[in-house]
Order: sequence, then C-alpha cells, then structure tokens
Amino acid sequence: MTTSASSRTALSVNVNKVALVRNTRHLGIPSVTRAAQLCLEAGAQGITVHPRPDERHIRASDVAELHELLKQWPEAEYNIEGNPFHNLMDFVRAYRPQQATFVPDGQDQFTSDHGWSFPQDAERLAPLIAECRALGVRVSLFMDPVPEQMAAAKAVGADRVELYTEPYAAAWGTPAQAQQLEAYRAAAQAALDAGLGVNAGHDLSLDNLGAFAAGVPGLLEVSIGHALIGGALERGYAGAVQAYLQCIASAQP
Ligand SMILES: CC(=O)[C@@H](O)[C@H](O)COP(=O)(O)O
Ligand SMILES: NCC(=O)COP(=O)(O)O
Repeated sequence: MTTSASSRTALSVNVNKVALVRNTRHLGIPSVTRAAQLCLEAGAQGITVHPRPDERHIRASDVAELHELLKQWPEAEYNIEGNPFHNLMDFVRAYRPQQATFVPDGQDQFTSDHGWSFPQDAERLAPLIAECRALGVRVSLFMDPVPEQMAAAKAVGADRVELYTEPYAAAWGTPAQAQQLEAYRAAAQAALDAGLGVNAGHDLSLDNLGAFAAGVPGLLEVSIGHALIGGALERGYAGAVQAYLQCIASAQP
C-alpha cells in the first residue's frame, strides 16, 4: 500500500548545531535563519530549536528571528523544546509555536539524556501543559520508551510524546538492535493506545532512521539535528534534507 506523502512521518530539522558553530565567532555566520530557510525550501516540514538557558547554541534572538521566518511558511511547524520550569514557557507565551516539547533537562546538562517520570512529575507539569494548550500550543513530552508511562503522559494532558531515541541509536549495528527497535515499537503502540501522538528524536541518522520509520507505528514527526547538520557540512542543507526525506519515503512506501 502506498503511503501518501501527507501521512508520512514529518521531518523537523533541529538547527541547534548551526547556532553552535555561529557562536564561536562574532560574525553572525553560519546564519541560523538561512539554514532554516534552505531546509524548508528543500522540503522539511518543520524547524526545531532547543534554546537552553546558557545559550550555548540557540539564543533568544534566534527563537524570535525563526518565529518571523516561519510566518512565511504557514504549512511548516515550529517546535520549541526546553524545560518548562526554566525558560521554555517564556518562549511559548511570546511566540505560540505549533508545538512545545517539554524536556526535563538540567540547566548545564551536556545534552538531553532522559524523559519525564510519572507519577513524580505529573502534579507540577499539569498546569503548564494546560497553559500551553489554552494558548493553542500542542504539547509533546520527551519520554523514555516505557509503555507503562504512556497512560500517565496522556492523563497529565499531553497531546504527544517524543520518544528519546539515543538508546536505539546506540544499539544500531549491535546484537541489541532488533530488541531496541521492538522496545520503541511497543512504547509507540502504548502511546497510540493511550490516545497520544508519537514523535521521536535524538541521535537519529541516515543509518538508523529507515528501520525506525518502518517499524514504529504512528510516527508523526522526527526531529533531527546533530547528524543532519553534520551531513549538511558535506552535502549542503538541501542535499541533507532531501536524503532524510527520501529515507522516510523509502521506509514508508
Ligand atoms: C531533546 C533532544 O533530544 C534534542 O532535541 C536536544 O535539542 C539536543 O540538545 P543539544 O543540541 O543541546 O544536544
Ligand atoms: N528532539 C530531538 C532533536 O530535536 C534533535 O536531536 P539530535 O538529532 O540533535 O540528536
């Protein structure tokens, strides 16, 4: 059965690492907004940023400038990630992106490496999720692939979960590869059964994305940055985005 392009998993390009390189000089290049523009022109369905409190890569000014750029791309989605108990809610209130992804990162964490825990996090998350939804912003919760946690994510008001895929990526090419894929398939199915949408991200690449996109049910969106931007250094943004779109299309014929 041929999958229509509209039902295929959407690609949201995370441009954190463009900002990381830009921040190493005071020259304003490479441009984050130019990178986003080129990725959207190449067919990416969205742009993701993770404006961490220390502004190691994405700065508040980038979030504002991308908000302005995306007004020219009404079909594209803006996904702003962050910890809602740090600075994320300021950006949600100011820009009302299509999606806010809540990530339980510490202020100086090296990178994202875990999801929310229920029931511990439910009480403090619920009002912020409700505020986002009242602003018309979809909420996705960054989650480990634990089927038993999905009902609680729904109960706290989330629209979607984003499955944290580093363990899957780390297992790629090892004997644990198939077991990891099955874990994500089961977690995604549990999310669907709970009435949640399913996103995924972290360390996805052209090596491991195809099997994931083919094997994980109901995958609405993948947000990919590190490997895609790394690939863009070799083949350009358009070439990198088109390679990821082709990978998804081949996995979801
Ligand atoms: C939440 C997640 O897995 C990534 O979106 C995150 O943005 C990675 O952050 P760094 O780019 O700072 O590693
Ligand atoms: N939510 C995952 C994301 O936006 C990008 O993660 P990565 O591809 O940079 O690891």
